[in-house]
Amino acid sequence: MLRIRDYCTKDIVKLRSSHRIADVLNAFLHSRLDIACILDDSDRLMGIISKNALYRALLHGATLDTPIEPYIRQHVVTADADDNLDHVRDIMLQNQVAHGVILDEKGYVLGVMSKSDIIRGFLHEKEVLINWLSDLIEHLQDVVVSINSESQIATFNRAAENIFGLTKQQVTGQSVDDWLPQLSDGLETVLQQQCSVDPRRISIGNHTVIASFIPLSHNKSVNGAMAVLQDITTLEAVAKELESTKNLQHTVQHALALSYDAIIMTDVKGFITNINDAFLELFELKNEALINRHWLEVIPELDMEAVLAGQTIEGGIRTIREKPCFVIQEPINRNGIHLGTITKIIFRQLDEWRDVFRRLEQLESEIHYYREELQRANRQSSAFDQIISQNNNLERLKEQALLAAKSTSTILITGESGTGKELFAEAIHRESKRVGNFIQVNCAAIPGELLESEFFGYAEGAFTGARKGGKLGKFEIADHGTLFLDEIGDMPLSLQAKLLRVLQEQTFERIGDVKTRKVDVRIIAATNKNLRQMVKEGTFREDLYYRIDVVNLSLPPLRERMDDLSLLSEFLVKKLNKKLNKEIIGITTQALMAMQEYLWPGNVRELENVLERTMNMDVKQWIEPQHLPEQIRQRERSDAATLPVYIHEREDRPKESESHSLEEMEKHMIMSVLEQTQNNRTEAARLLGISRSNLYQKIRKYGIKQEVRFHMK
Ligand SMILES: Nc1ncnc2c1ncn2[C@@H]1O[C@H](COP(=O)(O)OP(=O)(O)OP(=O)(O)O)[C@@H](O)[C@H]1O
Repeated sequence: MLRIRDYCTKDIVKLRSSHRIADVLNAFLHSRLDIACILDDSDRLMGIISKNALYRALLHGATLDTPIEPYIRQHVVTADADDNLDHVRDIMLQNQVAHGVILDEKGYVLGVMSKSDIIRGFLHEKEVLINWLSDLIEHLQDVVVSINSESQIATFNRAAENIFGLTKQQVTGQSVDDWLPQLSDGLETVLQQQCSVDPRRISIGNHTVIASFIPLSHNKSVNGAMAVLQDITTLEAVAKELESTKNLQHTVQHALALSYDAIIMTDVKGFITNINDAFLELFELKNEALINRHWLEVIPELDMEAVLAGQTIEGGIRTIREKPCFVIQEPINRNGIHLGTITKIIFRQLDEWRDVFRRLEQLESEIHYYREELQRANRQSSAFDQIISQNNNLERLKEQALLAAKSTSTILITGESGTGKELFAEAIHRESKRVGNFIQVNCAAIPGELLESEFFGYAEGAFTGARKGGKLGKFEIADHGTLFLDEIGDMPLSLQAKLLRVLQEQTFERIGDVKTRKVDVRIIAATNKNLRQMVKEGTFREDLYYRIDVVNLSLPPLRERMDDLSLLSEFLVKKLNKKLNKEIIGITTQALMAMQEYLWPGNVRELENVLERTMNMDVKQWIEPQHLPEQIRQRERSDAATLPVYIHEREDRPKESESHSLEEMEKHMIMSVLEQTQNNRTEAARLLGISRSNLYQKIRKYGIKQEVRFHMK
């Protein structure tokens, strides 16, 4: 703003009312001013006296000595030093005076403002404005070009120099047609039509501009034209980029919508940027303005701290809304800058994928099976392949059994309960290629009074209640086949004699029948008792013993062939997987170590039962120590000092005291299982991994019955 203080004349004449005309004239002589300010005693403005007033006084008879007081004009136009030029000009015009006195902020005279001061002020103001304008035009981002009425270039700012590649000096005063043909049409149209024309899009080199053409007028007549060009090259590029970003965003949205998997994207601070329908479905959310909300607020259960910190989290199975989900979380980076996160949750096809993998595993195991079958066929497989072993002793027994199978000799298989006696007997029968059946009789399980009829059958009407048409005995059923006499040590002496006769003569009579029948039966007997000892004690016929002990296969207990444990376990887990419809991969080393330390009194049957029980528990893929029964886990926990019995047991034949402690242990175990099963012996035998008859024997042997009853009171 132009203030009056900057333009007023400060070198003024100041006098007192006591001065004479001569003093004033004298002062006027030394100043170019036409008025003098008269101040009072306190230097405040009292009035003014003008040259004209003095002339008039002298003409009317005043002399040079006349005091000036009567000629002082007291009504003076004043203005404040900070008033602007326009204001002071208006006051002077209103009051029709040629001068105004300018007072400072305290009311003292600062100067005098004459008409010429005002003109000077306005001229200066005009000059300032023109400079501002040209600076503005010069530094505008937009291109400004103007021509005069002769179409010569008058204005050409810096932006114009840049875009046209010309300098101001080159083009000023030159014809616009010659130098700037791109603008000449627009500018000349304005000159002709004396008004603006519609903005138009023009290309200048690599640039695209929007050009506005406006008339420049003076005194209401157009005497020039101006073009203002706005460079939109970058804007166009940005618009294009924006368009492609929009398309990309649209494509992303489309892809997300098509995805079967739940997807959520966030920015670097965890605010949601994208979310698909599958995600909403999984989290049971409604799509109500989730975008731009923070994940913690919307889905706190989906932990995103780690991925927001830049970590990739892959393949975690989590349960989300009670559904098992496979979660992959990845940070989104560009040129090393972390932009946000993307989380993908596979939840819909998980079961299908699992089925595919399961099927794959099944196929693999089938291939494995057929490969083994093929190998077995190539190796001239035998029924003994079902007897799993890598133990030298057992392998030798298998070879002996295979040889024995080819003959008709009677075979005696001895070994503890669960060592595989029946398995051997069956394999021998199959390898013997005998055309008849494999018939098994458990001598311990049949009540004494029924034994004879079971073996030899009876004729019709043989006794009261006898079946019509009689009954076939096991010998007849096993004709041309094999009769497996399990637990032969439990056969009463009376029957032993009859059996001996059949073995010797291959003939017998049904009970109540006179007809002698001939049969061709191969006998395999098995026992876990010491028959030789029984012979000594007179509880087993010596002649029968020698008759059946032609080929003797003595099966070692499992604890004496622990090298078979892992192979057997692997085989049994596979077998049980099929039976129980499970997919357990195997047994961990720790669990196997614990199992290695256990005595396995029930041998392979116990091992099979333990595994079956374990696999029925909440085992996922691997059998681990904690899944094993307490008695086996105890072994895992115990240190070497607590295991001498077992270690000695494995290395040597048990000494008297050790076998005693083994028996104690066995007794204790049977008692605790009976208690656990509330005296249910079938279940107890199953848990112990021994046959029922074996359990009965042991109960008798240890006199457990009473103790358990007593204990249970
Ligand atoms: N070497 C082995 N390979 C595979 N399975 C075996 C082996 N030994 C035993 N088994 C399995 O262990 C279980 C018990 O075997 P088996 O019935 O032949 O024993 P056992 O000696 O006849 O027993 P018991 O005297 O109590 O009648 C069966 O399921 C059998 O298939």
